[in-house]
Order: sequence, then C-alpha cells, then structure tokens
Amino acid sequence: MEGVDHLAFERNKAQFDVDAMKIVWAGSSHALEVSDRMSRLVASDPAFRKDNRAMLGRKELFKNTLRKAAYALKRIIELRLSEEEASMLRSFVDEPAFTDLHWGMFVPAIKGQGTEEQLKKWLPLAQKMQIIGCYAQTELGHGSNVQGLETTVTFDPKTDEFVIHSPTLTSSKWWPGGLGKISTHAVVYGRLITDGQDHGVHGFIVQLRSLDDHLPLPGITVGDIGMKFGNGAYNTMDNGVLRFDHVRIPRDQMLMRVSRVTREGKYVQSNVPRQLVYGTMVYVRQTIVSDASTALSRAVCIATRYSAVRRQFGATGGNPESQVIDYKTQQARLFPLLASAYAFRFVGEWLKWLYTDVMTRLQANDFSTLPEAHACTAGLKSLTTSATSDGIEECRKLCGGHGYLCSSGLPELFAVYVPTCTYEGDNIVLLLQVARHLMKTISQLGSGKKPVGTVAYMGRVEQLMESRSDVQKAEDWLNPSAVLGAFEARAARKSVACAKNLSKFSNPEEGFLELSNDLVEAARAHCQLIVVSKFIDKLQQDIPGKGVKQLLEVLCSIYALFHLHKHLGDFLSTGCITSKQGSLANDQLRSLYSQVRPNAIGLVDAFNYTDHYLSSILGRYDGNVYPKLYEEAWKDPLNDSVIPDGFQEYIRPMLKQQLRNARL
Ligand SMILES: CCCCCCCCCC/C=C\CCC/C=C/C(=O)SCCNC(=O)CCNC(=O)[C@H](O)C(C)(C)COP(=O)(O)OP(=O)(O)OC[C@H]1O[C@@H](n2cnc3c(N)ncnc32)[C@H](O)[C@@H]1OP(=O)(O)O
Ligand SMILES: Cc1cc2nc3c(=O)[nH]c(=O)nc-3n(C[C@H](O)[C@H](O)[C@H](O)COP(=O)(O)OP(=O)(O)OC[C@H]3O[C@@H](n4cnc5c(N)ncnc54)[C@H](O)[C@@H]3O)c2cc1C
Repeated sequence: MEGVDHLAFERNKAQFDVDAMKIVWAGSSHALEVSDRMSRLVASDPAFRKDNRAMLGRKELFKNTLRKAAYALKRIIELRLSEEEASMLRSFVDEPAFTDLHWGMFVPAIKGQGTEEQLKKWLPLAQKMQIIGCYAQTELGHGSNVQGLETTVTFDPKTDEFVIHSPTLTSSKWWPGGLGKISTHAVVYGRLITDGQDHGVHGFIVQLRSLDDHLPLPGITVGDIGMKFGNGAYNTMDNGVLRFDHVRIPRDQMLMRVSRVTREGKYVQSNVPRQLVYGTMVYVRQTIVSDASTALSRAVCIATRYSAVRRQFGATGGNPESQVIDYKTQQARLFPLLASAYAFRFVGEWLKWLYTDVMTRLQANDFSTLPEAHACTAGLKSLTTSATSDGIEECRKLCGGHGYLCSSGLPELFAVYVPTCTYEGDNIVLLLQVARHLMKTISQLGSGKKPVGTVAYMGRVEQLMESRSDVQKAEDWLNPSAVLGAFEARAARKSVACAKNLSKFSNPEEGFLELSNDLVEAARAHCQLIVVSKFIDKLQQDIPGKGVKQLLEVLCSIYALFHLHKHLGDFLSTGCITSKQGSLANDQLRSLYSQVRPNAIGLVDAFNYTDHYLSSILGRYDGNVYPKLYEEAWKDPLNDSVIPDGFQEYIRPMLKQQLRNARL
C-alpha cells in the first residue's frame, strides 16, 4: 500500500517531542536546518542514486563515484553553498571517495603542519580543487609503527631540493585513499635526512601526476591496490600504491611548522612538540567519533523500524502475531545500541569541543593539553568504532534473514564501516596509547602533579580504592552519582592493578608488553567512564521539549547499566559492587527497556534520516517492507531472463547426462 504509514500507530505512542529531540541530535536548530535541507537536496536528485552499487563491477562503480564527485562540486558552486553546507552535502552523497581524503586529511595536514607562507600557497589551490590531494603515510611494511617508515627524504644542498626515494619493496606507500588513480598531490611522510643524519618522520607536499595529462611524473610509480572487502562498499575508493625513484621536490615543500631545513641544510626544530607531525591523525580520530554515532544510528534506525514491522509467533484470539520488538531479548539487544548511538553523539560533541580548545591553546604555545587530546581521541576512536562495527552486525542479526539481503542496507554499511577499526590507528594499538597515558598519570601521583581533565578522578585514587557502592534498590542505579562512582572505582582499580604489576618488572617496556592485555582492558574501562560521564554532563544542560530530557536520562542509564551488566566480572572482581547490586542493576535495565519501547520509533525518527540516506527497504520510514522487498527481488539481473545464462551450456547437458545414466 503506497503512501500508507505502516508505522503511524507506533509514532502515535511516542511520549516526547520528536522535533525537539531532532534538534538535540543535530546539535542545534541551525545544524538541523542545514542537514535537513542538504539531505533532501541529495535525496531528490536522481544523479545521486546509489541503490545499484552492489551490482556494479569495479570500473563502472569507480567511474560512477567520479561522476558523482564532479557533479557534487558543480552543485556546490551553482548553489553557492557554504563550507558547512558543502561538507553536509558530500556526507549525504554517502559514498567513500577520493574527496574524503582531499578534504578530510590533505587539507587539514597542510593547515596543521604548514607555515603561513605554505598555507597561502597551497590552501587556495586545494580549496578550489585545482589540485587533488591525499595522505600518504602507511607503507607496505609499516602502518601502526610510524617511526618505522622507510621512505627517505634526503636534502641536497647543491640544488636546494629534497630527494624522495623508496629504498625497499616494503617502503612502498600502500593504502592511501585517493592515491591509486586520482590524486595529483600527496602529503608524503618519510624520514628526513640532512648531512647523513636521520631526523625521523616528517611530512612533505609532493606532486604525483601532471596537471596537464594526469600521467605520473618521472620517477613515480603509482596504482590501485585492488579490491577490498564487500561488493560496492569501500571499492568506490582508489586506495593506492606509490613508489619513488629519487624524485626531487623543492625545499619549501617540506611542511615546516614543526621543524624546518635551512638553505644551508641545517635542521631547526621550532618550539612546538614533534608529535604535532601526528596532528592530522588526532583531528581525524576526533571526527571519527561523531561519525560512529551516525553509522550506528543508521543501523539502529533500520533494525528498530523493521522490528516494529516484523511479526513472529503469539497470534491469539484472532489477533495478529507479536511484533518482534516486543520480545525482551530483542529489546535487550537493540536498545543498548540505540542508547550507544546517543552516547557517542554526545561524547563526539564533547571531543570536538576538546579538540577546538587544544587548537586554540596551541596557537598560544600552550601544549599542556596535547597528551590529554591524544589519549581521548585515540581511546574514544577505538571504543566507539569497535562498538559500532559490532553494533551494525548485531542489527543485521536483529533483522533475521532479510538483514542479510543487500537491500536491507546493512551489509554495505558494515563493509564500509568495519575498516574504521583499523584505519587512523589500529584499535588495540590506540588503546595501548591510552594505557601509557594512564600509567604515566599514576606514576606521577606521588610527585604532587594533580591529574586534570578526564584523568582527574585518579587524583582521588586512594578514596576510589576503598569506596563501596551504596545502592540498595534497583532505582538507586538511576542516580548518576551511583553510576559514576562505580565506573570511576572500576577504572581506577584496573589501572592501579596494572601499575602495581608493572612495578614488578625491572624493565618497564618488557612489563608493558607482558601485561598488554590487562592494560588494554584498563584503557577500555577508562574510555567507558568518559562516555558515561559525558552523557551525564550533557544531561546537566537545559534541554527543552516535552519528555526529551527524561528520555535521554533513560538512555543514559541504559548505556551505563548495560555496560555494568556486560562487564559484571570487572565490577565484582575489583570489589566496587556486590553481586546483589549487580543483579539490581539488571532489574533496573529491564524496567528501562520498557520505558523505551513506546518511544523507540520516535527516537530513531529523531535522527531525521531520509530513505535515500538509509538506503534500506527494512528501514523505510513508512514501514512498507514486504511489497518493496518483493518488488526489489525482481530487479536483480538474474531475473532479467527466465532461463539464466549458463544453463543451456552447463546444466542442461548435465541434467541430460544424469537422466541417461538413470535410464541405463
Ligand atoms: C554506506 C556508505 C557509507 C559511506 C560513508 C563514507 C565514509 C568515508 C570515510 C572515509 C574517511 C576517511 C578515510 C580514512 C582514511 C584513513 C587514513 C589513515 O589511516 S592515515 C594513517 C593512520 N595511521 C595511524 O593512525 C598510525 C597509528 N600509529 C601512531 O599513531 C603512532 O605511531 C603511535 C601513536 C602508535 C606510536 O607513535 P610513536 O612510536 O612515535 O610514539 P610513542 O609511543 O613512542 O610515543 C611518544 C610520545 O608521543 C605521544 N604521542 C603519540 N602520538 C601522539 C599524537 N598523535 N599526538 C600527541 N602525542 C602523541 C605519546 O603519547 C608519547 O608521549 P609520552 O609523553 O612521551 O609518553
Ligand atoms: C580502508 C583503509 C583506508 C586507509 N587509508 C589510509 C590513508 O588514506 N592513508 C594512509 O597513510 N593509510 C591508510 N590506511 C592504512 C591504515 O592507517 C593502517 O592500516 C593502520 O594504521 C593499521 O596499520 P597496519 O596495517 O600496519 O596494521 P598492523 O600494525 O600490521 O596490525 C596487525 C595486527 O598487529 C597488531 N599490533 C600491531 N602493533 C601492535 C602492538 N604494538 N601491540 C600489540 N598489537 C599490535 C594489531 O592490533 C593488529 O591486530 C588505510 C587502511 C585501510 C584499511
């Protein structure tokens, strides 16, 4: 039934102001207005169709992406869109493309590591897309260990140039998105060598292809690294391989904000920490946290709407079967993911604030919050992307068999999303960075250095080692201080246990390797505490709209109590809570799920996603799932003919042969 809202009866159940929640989700009325306008602009333009991606071969798929990227830029210019509108439009086009790396890494790398002169020269070219850039750091032999990169960049004082070279096979640049076929330029990371001395890894702007005929410049070998996981999915991106054979670039193409090489070949470090060379990764990790909430909310929106449409079992007295969303097991799998999507939204907002604050301080040569920014971006990137990848897969299972169809939108979302656990830093490697930060914080406690920011609770470590939860009944777990107390005590105790064990090793690095599993768990507990505490902080703000704040309080409690239940072993073994208190938390969770149930559709409608963006028959706004699934099946190329290609050639003779054998 076209035009009928099959989910209207669900929408009528909502006990809160969905439009007010849309503003909270978007971040402001202005952000909602822009994202709403841009998403509709993309959805209504047939040039941005994306429903056939899984069927296309690589070349056709890639060409289509190039067409969309060029068309998007044309529309951005024609409509005179602002930077904010343009970036929203690109995100609603919803297709990984070279432009992600151009805008997301190449431009930020120049902005963050270039001098004023370099910004003046390169930014206008990049911003007008007169050049297209990528971020070429990872090599075939090294990704996580950036200090292990092998590409050499040697200063030649005779010609005032750098000579870039790939000395080994493993030094080939490998993975950079946009590099394979499109980028004209790259920010290349390599070891700077002056006068025979190795100064470690630095960034350089390098032209790769001619701006006239797009052919690789002399000494450069470049191409695509091949098909990746999933049909369609990330294969719209030309991840590339790049080798240099003594390629020369002018000296002023070294990004010189952190350190520079003089005309005489002298290496000069500025007063900014060398870690700023890693600044672009910090920036991108921060954006990845907000993007996690977007990806997870998409999957949750699909699974929630479909769970309200889907019915199985329980038909009694002429009544229809039960909606699967009413099963407690479905709720216990789905609603924590819904809560996580909101939790990641708010922690992402906070992280953006933290990043902006760090950048402002850096301008004033205050580098004190850089370690905190590194630990938070690394840890939260790791926590949210792992949870989102697992969450998307859980949503697929929540949709039963139909979730496995490409038309559910979930397989492609998973395939595109899952490399987020690896790129911008492998999630385990990043948690180990957080663990280092925690161990350093603990080791400095005795020196009187007061921990600040997200590790401030370590300053109360003695009290946290002794504290006992005073929860007596299930509702006590709704008290934010009860939840915070338990999460802080668990995080502190896990870190302190690691620090104690580490102190038993005469060689700390050996100890760190030996205890790395425990350290990763301690880092995870710390990051979960950050998410919980930032959700609680959000609820201290004035949040208008009928029932909006109350429902967010419910979601916040679900996020916290779900993790308390999931990691009960941690909370019990560290002695923060008793097993009785653990089971009260579980009782409270069940009650919270019942409070979400009537509001579930409203809560996913608040994401304000168009059907085009969701790209899922199961997640359609109108819930008209079955006729559309049925219709879609007939569009498959296999159904173009009644008898498929290959049948006459292979199967008919086989059948005939088998029949002949049977008659003998
Ligand atoms: C359905 C369709 C949907 C469509 C949607 C479309 C989506 C499209 C998305 C596309 C978007 C993006 C594409 C992704 C592109 C990906 C790009 C990349 O992956 S780029 C490469 C990223 N590489 C990495 O992340 C490498 C990870 N490794 C590192 O970061 C480092 O090497 C590290 C940190 C692991 C170790 O570094 P190092 O050995 O130098 O450090 P130490 O451990 O010795 O530490 C020294 C000291 O420095 C501090 N430190 C480390 N890093 C930082 C930092 N970044 N900032 C500040 N400080 C840092 C560290 O804490 C130590 O401090 P100390 O006080 O001395 O202890
Ligand atoms: C889709 C995609 C897009 C990418 N885009 C870009 C790009 O645009 N530009 C770019 O430069 N790079 C890019 N990359 C590369 C990416 O940044 C790296 O793959 C990533 O940093 C992980 O490094 P690795 O591949 O070397 O993994 P490895 O470090 O080899 O990891 C392999 C395994 O070893 C483990 N491991 C490694 N070190 C440690 C340790 N110290 N302790 C414990 N365990 C460890 C890891 O946890 C993992 O399980 C991209 C990668 C992908 C998949």
